[in-house]
Amino acid sequence: MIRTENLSKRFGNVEAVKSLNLEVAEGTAYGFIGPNGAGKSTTMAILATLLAPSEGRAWIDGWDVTDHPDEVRRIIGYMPDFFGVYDRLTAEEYLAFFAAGYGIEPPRRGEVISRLLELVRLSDKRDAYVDHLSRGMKQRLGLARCLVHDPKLLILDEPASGLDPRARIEFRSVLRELKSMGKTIFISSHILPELADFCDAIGVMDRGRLVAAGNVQEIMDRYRGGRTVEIHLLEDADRAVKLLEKEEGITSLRVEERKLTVGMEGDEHRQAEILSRLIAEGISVYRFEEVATDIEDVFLKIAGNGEEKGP
Ligand SMILES: Nc1ncnc2c1ncn2[C@@H]1O[C@H](COP(=O)(O)OP(=O)(O)OP(=O)(O)O)[C@@H](O)[C@H]1O
Repeated sequence: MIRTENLSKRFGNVEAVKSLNLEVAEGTAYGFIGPNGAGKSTTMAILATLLAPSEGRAWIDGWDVTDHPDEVRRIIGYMPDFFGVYDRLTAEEYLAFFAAGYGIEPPRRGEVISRLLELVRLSDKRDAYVDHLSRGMKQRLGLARCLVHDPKLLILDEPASGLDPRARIEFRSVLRELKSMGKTIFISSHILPELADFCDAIGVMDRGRLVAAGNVQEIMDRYRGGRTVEIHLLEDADRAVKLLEKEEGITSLRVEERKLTVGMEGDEHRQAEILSRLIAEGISVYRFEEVATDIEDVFLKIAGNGEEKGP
C-alpha cells in the first residue's frame, strides 16, 4: 500500500528525510515511531502529496505520489498533526463541508455523516459546535473528516498526542474498528508503547533515517539485550547508586526517588551477586526483581544508536 525508494527531503541545510526505503503492506497497522524532529511528519506530508520529495520516489497503492497526486488523494485519508476545526460549525456541518469537498452529492451526505459520527462515537454530538467538543472528541471528528471518501489508507500524524488516557483508549478503539474494516493504517507517534500492542509492524525513525523496521516482537528481541532489575529501597538511592556504578556490566541506571531501574548484563547468578553486595553494604533493600524490559527503553536504545545501525 505504501512504498518508498530512497525518499529524501531537504529543507535548506536540514536533511529531514534521508534515503528512506519503506514498505507497508495492505491491511497493516504500521506504527511510525521516532523522537521529535525524526522526519515522520515530513514523510507523511510527502505521502499525502503535500510536499515534493527532494529525491527518491514514493508510491501509494502503485500510484507515484508526484506523478499522480489526484489518484493518491482518492486513496488516502490524511490527518495532520495540527488541523483547524472551524469553530462556528456544528459537527454535522463540519463533516458536510468536507463531504462536499470530496464531491459526495447532497442526497448521500446525510447518510455518510451519520455513519461516520457513529463510527467515531459522536452521534450524540451531531448538533454540537465543534469548539464545544473536548480535545479527544475533536480528534475523533478529525478522524471522521479524513474518512468521508472511504479511503483505503489512513495516514495519521500523532493523532493521540495531547489526549488524556481515557481519550486515547477511545481513539484507539475507533482505530481498531477501522483496522477490522480492512483499512491500512499508517500512524505516527513518539511513544512506542502507545502503538506497540495495536500495530502489526513498526518502523523507527531517527534523524531522518529508518533505523529499525519489522514486527514489534522481532524488534524487541533484536534490541533488548541484557536484563532489567528493579530495586526498591527504604532509604535514599545515593549509596546504592554509588555501589552499582562501580559494578561491571551495568548498562543503564535510572533513579526515581527510592526505586532504581538497572539494566545489566548477565543472568540470575549475577543478580544474586549484586543483591548480596547491596545487603553486605547495609543498604536496606526491600524488593529486588527482574522486570520485563520496558518497550520504551528498547525504543530509546534503537533511536539513540540510529546513526550506526542503518536501516
Ligand atoms: N518546512 C520546514 N522548513 C524547514 N525545516 C523543516 C520544515 N519542516 C520540517 N523541518 C525540519 O525537518 C526535520 C524533521 O521534521 P519533522 O516534522 O518531519 O519531524 P517529526 O519526526 O515529525 O517530529 P515531530 O514529532 O516533532 O513532529 C526537523 O529538523 C524539522 O525542523
